[in-house]
Amino acid sequence: MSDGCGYAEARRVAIFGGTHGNEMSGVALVSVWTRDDREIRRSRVRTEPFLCNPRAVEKCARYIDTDLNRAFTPENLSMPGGEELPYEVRRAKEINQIFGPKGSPDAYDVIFDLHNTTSNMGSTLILESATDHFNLQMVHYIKKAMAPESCMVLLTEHPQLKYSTTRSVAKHPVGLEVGPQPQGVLRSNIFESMRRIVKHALDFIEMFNGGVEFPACRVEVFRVHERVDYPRDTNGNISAMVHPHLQDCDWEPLNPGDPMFQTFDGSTIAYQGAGPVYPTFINEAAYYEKHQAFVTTCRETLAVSAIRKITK
Ligand SMILES: CC(=O)N[C@@H](CC(=O)O)C(=O)O
Ligand SMILES: [Zn+2]
Repeated sequence: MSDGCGYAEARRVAIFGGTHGNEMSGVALVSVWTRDDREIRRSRVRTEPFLCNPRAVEKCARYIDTDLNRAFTPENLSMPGGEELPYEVRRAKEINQIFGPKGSPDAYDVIFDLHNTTSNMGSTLILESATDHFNLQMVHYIKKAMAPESCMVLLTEHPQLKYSTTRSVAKHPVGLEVGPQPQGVLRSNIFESMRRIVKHALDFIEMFNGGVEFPACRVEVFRVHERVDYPRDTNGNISAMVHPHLQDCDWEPLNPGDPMFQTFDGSTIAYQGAGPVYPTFINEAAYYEKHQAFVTTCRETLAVSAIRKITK
């Protein structure tokens, strides 16, 4: 194709829920679709719902031994052995066998991995590559279909901060992060937003497989810039909270001098960066253990190539 990119049909798609066992929308949707998959069926693509971490779901915990969504490293996936490994490492190897192998031609085409956040992020699509024009066209389609409801795009491509996700076994990995929703809780509005995004995503794949060409476009993304930890005392304990002016303000610009943290005695710690950044995952419950109060991002507009399916 001279003026764009050709991609193979996306014939095998999986929808992952319960990568984190206490993020209930994905757990509930996968269980609904496992009982009756008519809603996610399309004529030109096979879509399978899959529960990634059943033991964590049973306990309603993020994980049993270690975070599954960090476990898909080349070291873990190539490691021999069994019973003595942490549960999630064993599970990662199984998932890689079923849906991968990661990086191989046999891997699934698309994996949607359903997550919830305690942060006020709204609906967010998470992409791992700025050069995957199939995924960029898909998120462009979803954003338009979701309007006027917003759907943000977080790009996690970063030399140090990228992590080895469950969905990364697919050729086209897509994370869905919808919040705010407390851990272990189902909220109908969050559940329904997630369900709508999956519907639009599958409609896009069906159209693509049917031969629809998607013209060049532009898409606004927020690229991960820096992790910011809570202020800590000499014992390593947190000594301040997210400032009320920042709390719930995911995706809004944070300018130099803006309040960022509030100490327990009431004083303000301001942001000292060079220019505006866009914080997200603000005060995410699961990130206290990761020493992350929020992540800053930079807003970018990506030029997306036209795409159409390769016909052999
Ligand atoms: C709150 C949460 O679990 N967020 C996900 C984000 C992602 O899937 O990229 C994670 O840290 O694994
Ligand atoms: Zn999660």
